[in-house]
Amino acid sequence: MINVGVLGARGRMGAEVCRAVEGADDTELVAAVDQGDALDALTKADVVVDFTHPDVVMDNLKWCVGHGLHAVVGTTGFDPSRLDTVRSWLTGASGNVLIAPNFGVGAVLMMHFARKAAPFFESVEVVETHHPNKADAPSGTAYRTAELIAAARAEAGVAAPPDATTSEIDGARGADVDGVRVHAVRMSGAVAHQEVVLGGHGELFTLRHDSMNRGSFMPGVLLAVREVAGLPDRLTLGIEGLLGL
Ligand SMILES: NC(=O)C1=CN([C@@H]2O[C@H](COP(=O)(O)OP(=O)(O)OC[C@H]3O[C@@H](n4cnc5c(N)ncnc54)[C@H](O)[C@@H]3O)[C@@H](O)[C@H]2O)C=CC1
Ligand SMILES: O=C(O)C1=N[C@H](C(=O)O)C[C@H](O)C1
Repeated sequence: MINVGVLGARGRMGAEVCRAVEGADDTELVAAVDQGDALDALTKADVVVDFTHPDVVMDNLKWCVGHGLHAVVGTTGFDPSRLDTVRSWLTGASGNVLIAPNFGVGAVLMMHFARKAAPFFESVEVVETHHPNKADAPSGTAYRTAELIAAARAEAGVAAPPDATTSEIDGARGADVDGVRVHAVRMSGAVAHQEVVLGGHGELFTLRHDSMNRGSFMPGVLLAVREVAGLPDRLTLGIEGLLGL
């Protein structure tokens, strides 16, 4: 039995994780912690799952690493500098950390296919749509997708996408993530959706993924909870490796 603690337990994702952990045969919910609660209850856990907020996740993670706990992190906001900080904490630590911007199997496959397709097209842009209660823009998934696309294109020696824009209202062309344009839409009724649009030589190729509800993330979260203790590296990014990609 894997003892699991959840940080952000009263939030949209945290509450769903609590239900998933309670519903699985091989996991037990031993601590459900939210803002203002003492973290001590988490010491009963083998694995702590964090779905909180980009502003607080670093403090939470530092605490988990300091207490030798394995951590599965879904909270977004991890740029290269934050990841370097986490790596520095993990030197000599006894717990493993897995950070994934998206636990949805389809979303992970979308990122994988986007990376594969990126060098074959002149143009590529990312459009994500989320519920209007989301704190961060662009989404962690879109940010990671753009990083992967940019790395694949750089490795293949592909030029920057053509773009003749010389006059622009601020933001009209989206955010620039490593040279890839990322557009964020906030829409009532939406959950989490992303399109990667690639184009060139008279054709457009669109990869689209839709999370219809937060249950869609749970198989990936439970997989990470089961595997995190046995991972070969102290820090793992994404669940791609766990899916054999
Ligand atoms: N990796 C993935 O597959 C997914 C990641 N997310 C990310 O998860 C994060 C949370 O998303 P939601 O659940 O929609 O947000 P939410 O706002 O519904 O829940 C966050 C919860 O964290 C709590 N919280 C805030 N500070 C805390 C602290 N210091 N200690 C403990 N709890 C604290 C809040 O009170 C709230 O209950 C976001 O960064 C979001 O982008 C969301 C969905 C899927
Ligand atoms: O806030 C959300 O809802 C989501 N956050 C993650 C992200 O920022 O990529 C994952 C998913 O898109 C849902």
